[in-house]
Amino acid sequence: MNTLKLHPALDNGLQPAAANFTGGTLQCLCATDKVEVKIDAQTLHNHACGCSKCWKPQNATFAVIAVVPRDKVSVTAHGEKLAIVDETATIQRHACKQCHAHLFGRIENKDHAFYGLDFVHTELSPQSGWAAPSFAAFVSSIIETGTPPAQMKAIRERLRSIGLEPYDCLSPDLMDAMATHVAKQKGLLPAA
Ligand SMILES: N[C@@H](CCC(=O)N[C@@H](CS)C(=O)NCC(=O)O)C(=O)O
Ligand SMILES: [Zn+2]
Ligand SMILES: [Zn+2]
Repeated sequence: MNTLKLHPALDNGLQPAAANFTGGTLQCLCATDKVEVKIDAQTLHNHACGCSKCWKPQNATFAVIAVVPRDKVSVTAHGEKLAIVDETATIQRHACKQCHAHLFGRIENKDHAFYGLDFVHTELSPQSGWAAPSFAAFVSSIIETGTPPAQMKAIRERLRSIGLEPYDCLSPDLMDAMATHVAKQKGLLPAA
């Protein structure tokens, strides 16, 4: 019996993606006048994130977050309730001012490797069929929000047991993609 609580979408078994899934809506947690965001695509790179900046539901240790092209994301209701959490952050997280859920995170720096992709939490969607998480990022960062270091071994084992390889930054594939982007900008690799 494992009582470690990671996140509701991880603790109760990963839900597989539906074939040919083409998107859905996200809704904030307000009881009324919910902010609604439409996503016209399946997500990519869904993962658990242990960093202190990504939104997580109450009592969760990790966030679960994926990316989607920014042109597939549109605010369809109550956009007046959205505000950017930290204008200086690389990822500008647009959150509901009332319930504090993050509806989407956007990179405005055109030179960033992930420019053009928005970050979304599909647990805020009433639809099922979204892509399942496939790795855990920024795992050591959970210590910064209060997880005792002595629990880290058990947490990494638990992540592996549900099929999520733990990394202390992003996955090797994504770290390589970021570094490749930098090398191209420096002219050390051919562009595109
Ligand atoms: N240890 C830091 C890590 C923060 C961090 O670098 N988060 C990653 C993953 S979301 C990132 O890319 N952040 C960019 C940003 O927050 O704008 C923390 O927990 O706050
Ligand atoms: Zn709200
Ligand atoms: Zn994060």
